[in-house]
Amino acid sequence: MDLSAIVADIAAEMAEAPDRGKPADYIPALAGIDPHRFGIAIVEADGQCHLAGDAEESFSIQSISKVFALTLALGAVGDQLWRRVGREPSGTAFNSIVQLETESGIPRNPFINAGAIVVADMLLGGYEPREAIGEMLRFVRALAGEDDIVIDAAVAQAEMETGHRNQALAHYMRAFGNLHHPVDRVLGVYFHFCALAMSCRQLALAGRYLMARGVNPGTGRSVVSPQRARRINALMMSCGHYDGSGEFAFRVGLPGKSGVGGGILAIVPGRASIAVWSPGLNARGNSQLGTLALERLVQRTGWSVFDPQAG
Ligand SMILES: NC(=O)CC[C@H](N)C(=O)O
Repeated sequence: MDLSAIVADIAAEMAEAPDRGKPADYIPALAGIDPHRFGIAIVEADGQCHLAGDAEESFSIQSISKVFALTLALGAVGDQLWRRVGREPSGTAFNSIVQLETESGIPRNPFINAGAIVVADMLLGGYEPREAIGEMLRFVRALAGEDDIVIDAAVAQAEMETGHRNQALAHYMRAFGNLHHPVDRVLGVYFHFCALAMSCRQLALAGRYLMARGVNPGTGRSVVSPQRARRINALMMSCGHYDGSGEFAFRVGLPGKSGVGGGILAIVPGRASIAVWSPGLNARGNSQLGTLALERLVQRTGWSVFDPQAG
């Protein structure tokens, strides 16, 4: 299988795609991004890397950071985390507030905004926001093995000024006692995580531990136990695309996590870590062409967690 030719073909097909979705405009700093951008990066278990399109261009990873935040928080507080955040798909939009009322301020899962805000509260622990943010940056740099990954302060600032729904979610959960720190401090941490800027290549590198039973192949060190890596993948499959998670599992059949910046991280356990990026979103806030590209990739490779022998 010539993966380099496959990614090149997919990038060429995506360049011609007529329906590119619409970039998120509720975060002003993201609204102006050119919908013609498309990048794809695959890092295989043996370290081979295949890039096409705008794979080296940095974009705002947004909710994909929720995977890295969950990983860090599980390391910090362990399975107690699940007392404050659930593990069920929400079936609602990423920024929905409706379930919080009947479910006593416990978010359905760590990959919707409410859940990730609780995770940010846990990572804040007894630290200053800048320390928690610095820890995340160091973590992601170590996962990718690249020191030039940064947080886009302008994107974080824009969300601090306009993120009224996230403020509402945070205050609502604080009223239930499920946020332990002041809302502005927690959201400062959450928005800076979302504002991590990475290329497809860097993101695919950062995701390697999820294809490699919790070990970062770049360093040979364990990031999480094999069981935790499996569970994070399970949550990505069931919850990583919000109310589009079922559709993503049906079309792509891999654990995946999307962000409103138009990126998707997808994992083929034992085989590959994949990142795609195209800023136009579908109605559920997931990358329109990113999803299509992954669908074409799995058709050509046979990759699926539901048929590990194929491909
Ligand atoms: N789906 C997303 O990527 C959402 C993240 C975004 N920063 C928000 O809080 O609204």
